[in-house]
Parts: sequence; C-alpha cells; structure tokens
Amino acid sequence: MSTIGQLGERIASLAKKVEEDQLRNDATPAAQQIAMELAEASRELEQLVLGPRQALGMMGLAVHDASSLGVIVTFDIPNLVPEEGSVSYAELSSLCGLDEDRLTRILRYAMINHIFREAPAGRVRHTPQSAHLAQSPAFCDFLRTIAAVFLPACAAVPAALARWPRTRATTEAAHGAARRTDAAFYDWLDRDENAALRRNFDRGMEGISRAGQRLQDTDLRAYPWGALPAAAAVVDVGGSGGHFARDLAAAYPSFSIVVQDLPRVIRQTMEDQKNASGPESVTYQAHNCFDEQPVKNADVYFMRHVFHNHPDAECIKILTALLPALKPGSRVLVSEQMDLLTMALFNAKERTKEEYSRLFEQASPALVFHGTHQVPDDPRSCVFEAVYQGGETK
Ligand SMILES: C[S@@+](CC[C@H](N)C(=O)[O-])C[C@H]1O[C@@H](n2cnc3c(N)ncnc32)[C@H](O)[C@@H]1O
Repeated sequence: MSTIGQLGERIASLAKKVEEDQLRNDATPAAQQIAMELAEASRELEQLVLGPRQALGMMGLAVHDASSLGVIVTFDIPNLVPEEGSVSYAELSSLCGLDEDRLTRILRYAMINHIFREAPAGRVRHTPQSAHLAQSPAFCDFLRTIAAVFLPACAAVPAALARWPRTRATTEAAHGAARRTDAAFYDWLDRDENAALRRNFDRGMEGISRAGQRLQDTDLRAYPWGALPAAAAVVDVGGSGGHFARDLAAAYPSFSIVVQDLPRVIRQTMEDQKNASGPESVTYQAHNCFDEQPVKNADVYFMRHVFHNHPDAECIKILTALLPALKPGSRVLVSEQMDLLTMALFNAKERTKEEYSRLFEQASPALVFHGTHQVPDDPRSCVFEAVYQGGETK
C-alpha cells in the first residue's frame, strides 16, 4: 500500500495529465484510463487520510448520499432552481411543497457532495452536478427508481442473506423481503398499483444508459460493430425503449435493428415514438425472451444488462429460446456490468468469462464462446461473445 506522500505525488502528476487532456478535449481510451487512475488514487488517498474509523463510518452513512439525492429528484428540485442566479429556501419550499426546515437540511447535506451550493447565505444555486440533473430528465427517472425501488431492496440485503444464505430463487431476493412479497421483481413491477414506478423504471433505463453510470457508449466502442456485414441484422433482446438501438443505428445506418421487450414496454415505446423522429432502420417487437425467438437468421442477438437479472437456469432457457433462430455465424452478445443491485433485486449472479463460456455450452455445444470485449476506461463493463457454429440438431 502507498503512503500518503507517495499517493499525493502520484495524484499531482496524474492531475496534470488529466487537466492537459481536458484542455485538448482528448477523450481517447488512453486519456480516459488516466482519468480513471486519478479517480482511484484520490479515493485511496481519502481512505488513508481519514483512517479506518472515519472511513468506515462514512461508508455506513453513505445511505444519506443516496436518500438526499432521492429527495432532490423526487421533488424535482433541479428544475425549480433557476439555470442562472439563485432562489431562497423559502421560495423553493413553496415551489416544491416540502417544508422549509427539512428542505434546507437535505439540500445542505447534498451540498457536501457538490449538489447545489448556497451563495449568498440562504439562497440556492446550481453546480455542474445539479445542472446535470436539470438537463437529464431520463436520468432523474432512474434516480427516482433508485430512491423508491432499489434503495429499499439494497437496505434489505443483509437481512435477506441472513434469512436465505444459500438461495438462488428470484422469489427469495432482498427486494421480496423489503416489500414483503413472494413475487419476483418483474412480476411485482407489473402490478397495477406500481404503474408510476414502472414508468420511471422504463424511462430510467434510457437515463442510466445515456447520462448515468451504465453508459451504452461503452458497448458501442467495445464491440467491433464495424466488422459486421454492412447490412447486418441485429436483434436487441430486452432492449427497453430502444435507446441503445437508436445510437447503434446512428453509428451504422445500414444495419437493420429489431428491439424486443415485454409487451407493456413496447406498447409504451411505440406511443412515445409516434412524436419522435427515430431512425427507420429500428423496429420494435413485443417478445418474451423465454419464448422461441421469432427473428430468424439475424447476424447478432444482443442482450444488454439482461442476463444479470437472471440465475443460470433462466439464462440457459433464454439462450435455448434463441437456438431455433440462429444461422451458422450468428453472434450472441451478452453485455454486463458489475454491481450488487441485481443480487438485491433478483438474486442474480455476476459471471466470469469461464462461467459465460459454460452457460453458452450448456445451452448448446454449437454456441462457441469467442471471448470478451472491453474498453479500458470502463473495466466494470464487458461484452461476452459466442458464435453459433451450426451443425447440430436444434
Ligand atoms: C436492466 S433492463 C436493460 C434494458 C436495456 N437493454 C439497457 O441496456 O438499458 C432489462 C430489460 O429486460 C426487459 N425484460 C425483463 N424480462 C423480460 C422478458 N421476459 N422478455 C423480454 N424482456 C424482458 C425489461 O423490461 C428491461 O427493459
């Protein structure tokens, strides 16, 4: 482990490079890698400076970071603060409906994280952080989903694991314990009384992919899409409202792309797309990924952040449902990102490349693992690739 002095020197030299890269607008993988190293070294320095007692205490209390952010987006505060200038706590309180005392406490806490600042005393104005929220409505939908749906599930993880230490059942996940329900996550979300949460969840998928931590740009850069045939047919299974598909279509206009998701998601997407000018090469289809794949002989079947929702047996079912559609050379791409949320919601598993290779093989020996694709600046994300060799009875 480095000393505080060594880390300080390293941070100073990395910071200089990052500043120069930012001035040159250099966003190459090498520049992003250096920025990541700087962020990691800064986190390590913070831990060393604080020492274990303070650092661990802050980790335990980080729940307030998430809940204060949750209040801010739930009450739509970023859009109530003027773009330029400031607003008083009293005015903000009457605009958002939250009493002034609690509003002030919550915003002052959030200011520790540089979300808003108070200047002059008693008046609130934007920072780059809070302005990002005001400019990213779909990302705020995702943050509202975190506050209303994910936080209760994450808080229940220790109790759920104590109750079911070895289970893989989707009905025995922390989400179920928090909600006191036996329903698996998506069945619960589908209930009539959860319509508002569902809408936030569906829109939030685009928000997190475009403005949050699960940037779809990673998948566009990590996989060599340009090496596919010019008129490649791509199916985005579990593609939500088509946010990835539309970016893929913009980068590769000659591809034809089908976005599949649950009927309610596709219904809403078609509704939303009526007034939007989406690319014609992207079409939408309601399809349950456990049913036989209706789009035959596509070049690519892409599943982004879908497998992490499911235990092994269900992933094998999803892959098996693809088999009748595959032609020799069809690629199955599974894009994943490491996080603990899927454990809280679904008891799902994070898998290594060996485990993915086994999953593909268990679905069919003709589905041959071809390796992984990553970008250096987002080591938590990975695209696992299998190619169908054909030649077996499906
Ligand atoms: C974590 S989201 C990922 C969405 C999108 N691929 C992305 O990367 O933002 C998982 C998606 O799978 C969809 N989904 C869940 N169960 C499904 C099923 N049985 N068949 C098809 N899609 C499903 C959800 O509606 C949701 O859009």
